[in-house]
Amino acid sequence: MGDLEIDQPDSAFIQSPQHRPKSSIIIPHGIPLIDLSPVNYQDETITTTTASLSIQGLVKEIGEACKEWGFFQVINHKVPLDKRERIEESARKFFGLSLEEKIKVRRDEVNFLGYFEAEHTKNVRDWKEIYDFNVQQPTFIPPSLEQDFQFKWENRWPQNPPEFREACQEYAEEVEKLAYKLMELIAMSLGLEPNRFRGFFMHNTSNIRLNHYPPCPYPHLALGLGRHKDTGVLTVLAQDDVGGLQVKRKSDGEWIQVKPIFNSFIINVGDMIQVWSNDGYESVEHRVMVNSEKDRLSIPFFLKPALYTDVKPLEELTNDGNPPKYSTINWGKFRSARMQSNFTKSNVDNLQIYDFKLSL
Ligand SMILES: O=C(O)CCC(=O)C(=O)O
Ligand SMILES: [Fe+2]
Repeated sequence: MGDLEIDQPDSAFIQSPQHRPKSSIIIPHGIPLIDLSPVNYQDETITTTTASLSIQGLVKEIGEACKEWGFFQVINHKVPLDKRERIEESARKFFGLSLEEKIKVRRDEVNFLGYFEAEHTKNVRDWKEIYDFNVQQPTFIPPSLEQDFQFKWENRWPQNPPEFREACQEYAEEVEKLAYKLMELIAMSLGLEPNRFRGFFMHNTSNIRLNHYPPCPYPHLALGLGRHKDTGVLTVLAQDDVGGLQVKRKSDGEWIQVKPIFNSFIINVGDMIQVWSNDGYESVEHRVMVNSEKDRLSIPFFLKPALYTDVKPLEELTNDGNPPKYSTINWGKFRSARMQSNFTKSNVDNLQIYDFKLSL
């Protein structure tokens, strides 16, 4: 990252004392590990009538993980390892280029996609550099939102490494399939039809981010990524073998390290599932520690609905005894408001689903 290789702490990166990572290693029970072997990708969708006993067991495990942790890890997911290795290798080559080269595809105020090295989370700079691309191009911007949505969403592909674009697109295709399968299982775990969520993604705004966390000379003061919740629907994250992701345990608020497992994915519930499920499944805070010796690479896929989607608690999951806890959130307007505040460092927090909470 060039300008980050400094010995004196730059105050922009310093977390306030209560948010600094503890130096002690916490290794209690981690997030659940779930084996997806029972899932058959040949079926277009799992049907409730044909769901085998093993699928039913899986659905139960996923439901419990979503409720207790908001996070779980999956193995035997059928995303081809070679596709994953190819995007990881391309990402490493890209981040290894000079800053001058990388900023040729830098994010700006109009188009948020591409390279960025100065992201702030809750007003503290993250010790990382990123590259973002959208999975579906062109992004469908409905006429009703053209006024609000003053952004362009066009992927900016770097010239180097030459295989970068293809590696990204091929990986996106595979990981997207996994995300939809997981949404079927999550729907079933909520007692819904497996394809209940499918319609929200025809014109999806899903994106993939490449996160590169360089070694940091003061890992006790800074974070690779500050505490946050993912705003989308579901996140499917590939992390390398370095580790550093921590999840806030719901039972006691303790930060729990997620152990890297070869060829696994970390799955977490985003804010939109929280709203659809009327707080049945909550989006959980997480953050990333850095270390002083090793680089770390992580690749989240963020499943996100179409811009015109109105997200509100699902009728099937609410009743007189459990009335809707949120008013309608238009995803396009929500995104647009958050993107506006994202670029500038401001003293107010981003718009949150909490702002749509109804007082019951
Ligand atoms: O790097 C990680 O492990 C987590 C990344 C993450 O939480 C994010 O990009 O939203
Ligand atoms: Fe995240």
